[in-house]
Amino acid sequence: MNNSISQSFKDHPINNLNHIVPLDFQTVLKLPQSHTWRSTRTSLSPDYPPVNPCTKQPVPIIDLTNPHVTKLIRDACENWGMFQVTNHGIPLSLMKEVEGQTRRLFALPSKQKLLAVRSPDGLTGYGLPRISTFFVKMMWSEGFSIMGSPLDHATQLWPHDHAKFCDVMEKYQKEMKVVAERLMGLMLTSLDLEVAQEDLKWLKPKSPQALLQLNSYPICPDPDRTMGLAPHTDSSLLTLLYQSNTNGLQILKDDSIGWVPVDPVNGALVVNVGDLMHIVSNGRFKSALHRAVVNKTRHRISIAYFYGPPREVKISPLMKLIDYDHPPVYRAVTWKEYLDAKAVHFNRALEMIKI
Ligand SMILES: O=C(O)CCC(=O)C(=O)O
Ligand SMILES: [Fe+2]
Repeated sequence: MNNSISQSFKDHPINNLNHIVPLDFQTVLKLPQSHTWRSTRTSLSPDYPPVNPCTKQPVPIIDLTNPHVTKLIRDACENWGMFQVTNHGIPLSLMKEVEGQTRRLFALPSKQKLLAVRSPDGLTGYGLPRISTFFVKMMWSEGFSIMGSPLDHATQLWPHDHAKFCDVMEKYQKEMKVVAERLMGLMLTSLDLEVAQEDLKWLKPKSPQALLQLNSYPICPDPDRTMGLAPHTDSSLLTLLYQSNTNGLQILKDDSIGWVPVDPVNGALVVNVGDLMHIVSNGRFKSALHRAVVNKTRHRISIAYFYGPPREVKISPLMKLIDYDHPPVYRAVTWKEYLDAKAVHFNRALEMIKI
């Protein structure tokens, strides 16, 4: 059996092109019904609980050179499932270059972007967020997914002028891998684990699987009534998100607190605990529900790097966390098997693999 994550996309093709092909946002002057998530601001909406802009508790910001970094990370993973990191070693100039190339891509005319559209059973290329199939309404966003070299799709976008785009995207993925591995180590250490040899196999694997997702949230004529990216958890071990300098990301803290904005910090990366890390930690670390909203004046870009295990590795709660009082909560799954569950059950996928 082919255990690569792209196989999961082959096994669950998207049959409705409306769930792949984005709107031509540049020509739309009024929010169409297809993208209207709420009829009025006050009506019952899928937007419960409400945004809490004045929460006293922002998502933790952690300086990776802080001597107490391990404890800070543990607290953030247990209480939030999300934090921002500074001093992560990625030059701001590289982040700006990735942002620049991403803007260049999404500024192309819709007709040209569609030359690189994702195939119904494909994982990479241009298109709507894959979770679109789970919602009646369409999201106000478009994306471009990359695994390794983006050459094939980039050539379709720019037959003669794709070298810079490809170089920057490949360089960024290499740098992200280093940060992701470092954070994996810190997260496991923070669980009080002496990381054992058998864990190292997938802690620093030669061939991890990873996906780079460029997200674009165009300027919207009626941002309060639509959704950029609907609430979801990430299916990765962890995700590193660069959200440039425009607000839009929100995390659901607890039902009593509601949606909390994650304000951009210049040069910082947002770290999300993914569903697989939640499994590894036997439920101790949260995988946070988050979403992105849009705005009227600024075209927002974000760049997400989803880091996961090699294809053959089964992810399961770490043995050291299991004892009589703490039985394993989840059964072992490969990333592909988990994505299969997600493709069918979406936000209930974790429940489906509960023991
Ligand atoms: O754009 C954002 O801030 C969030 C993106 C995200 O959650 C994702 O790509 O999974
Ligand atoms: Fe996400």
